[in-house]
Amino acid sequence: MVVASPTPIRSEKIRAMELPIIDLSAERSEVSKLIVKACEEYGFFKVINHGVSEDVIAKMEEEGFEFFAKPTSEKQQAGPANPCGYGSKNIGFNGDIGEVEYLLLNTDPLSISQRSKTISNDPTKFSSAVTGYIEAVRGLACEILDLMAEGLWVPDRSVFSRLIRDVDSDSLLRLNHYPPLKDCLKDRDTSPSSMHSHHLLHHHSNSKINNGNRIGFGEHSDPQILTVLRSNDVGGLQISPEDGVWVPVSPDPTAFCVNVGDLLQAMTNGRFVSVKHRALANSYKSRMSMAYFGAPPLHARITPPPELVVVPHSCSLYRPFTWAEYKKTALSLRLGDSRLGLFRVQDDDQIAG
Ligand SMILES: C=C1C[C@]23C[C@@]1(O)CC[C@H]2[C@@]12CC[C@H](O)[C@@](C)(C(=O)O1)[C@H]2[C@@H]3C(=O)O
Ligand SMILES: O=C(O)CCC(=O)C(=O)O
Ligand SMILES: [Fe+2]
Repeated sequence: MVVASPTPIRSEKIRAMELPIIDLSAERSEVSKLIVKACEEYGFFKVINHGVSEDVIAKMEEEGFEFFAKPTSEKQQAGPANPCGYGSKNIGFNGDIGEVEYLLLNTDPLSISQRSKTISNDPTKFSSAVTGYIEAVRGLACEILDLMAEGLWVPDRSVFSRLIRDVDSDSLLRLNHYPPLKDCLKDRDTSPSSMHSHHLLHHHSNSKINNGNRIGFGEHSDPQILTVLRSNDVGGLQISPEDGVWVPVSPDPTAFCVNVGDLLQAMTNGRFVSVKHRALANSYKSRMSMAYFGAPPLHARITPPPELVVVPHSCSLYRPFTWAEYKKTALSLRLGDSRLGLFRVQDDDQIAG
């Protein structure tokens, strides 16, 4: 049997490298410096000793696996994802597909309790696991954003965290389930006229199985401020520090993987980088990731604090915009499209003042 190997897709390079691992229980000023360095160099880092309780994580993970184990017809009752709800294979509205099924939820408690009725047979238990998890990861995200402001010497230490603490914050929680290959083959047409499984494994050459790699969630950057992601012990996440180069991120269920979103790149005037990443599906094992996307209220105006408009960029690199405007642009584009560039001030405009 041919199995998914880490063979790079043609013209891609796989580079071995470990992401910075930051111990949040270390000395505060040291931690803030390490976070700033990681955000400038990679846009990604892992945090350990993060203070989110194992019990809160375990409850959320259990609810996620319980939901994804349901028969398709039951899961579809929580769909379609428009953009929130249950989705399978289709990502967004513009034709992106991947070997993934997911639940996308707004983080406000009222919307969670309403949604949970279509998601779980015990909606109260589901709601309580989700709200408990969101509260804990939002707290972690705020702490990290405060450490970033400190490390950047921005006097208003809550300048970033305030946006996701706001009651009107447009933050999301996404549970992604990447089924193993055998489950995907089971779901396909098994009639005699259809292809046999072994034939499929050898010769499938569309975007889903490419040199042994099945793309679960295609290349993209996250549009929001900050993403806090946790997965089970099955790998798949890869980051792309430069075009055509992919760095696999080793799974660690006790850590959170944190990444800079497009808005934080804009609010740090390009000092922090929102880096493209993707997730591959594993051949044998189910991968489940849980991503918290910290976002501001829709009307929030995105501009860098004045302390960050300094050399080498003494003008704002991006024109001011609202999250509503940016989100609308993101939703109108394909997953892999670069959107922040559309908001960049032209060099001539900067010279003109
Ligand atoms: C194809 C798309 C899916 C996405 C909205 C978009 O038009 C482009 C950005 C995508 C993304 C990536 C990160 C998050 O998973 C997400 C929820 C987000 O905010 O932006 C998804 C969007 C989605 O799945 O609706
Ligand atoms: O599943 C993963 O590890 C990555 C998911 C992701 O990038 C996303 O949901 O935006
Ligand atoms: Fe992402």
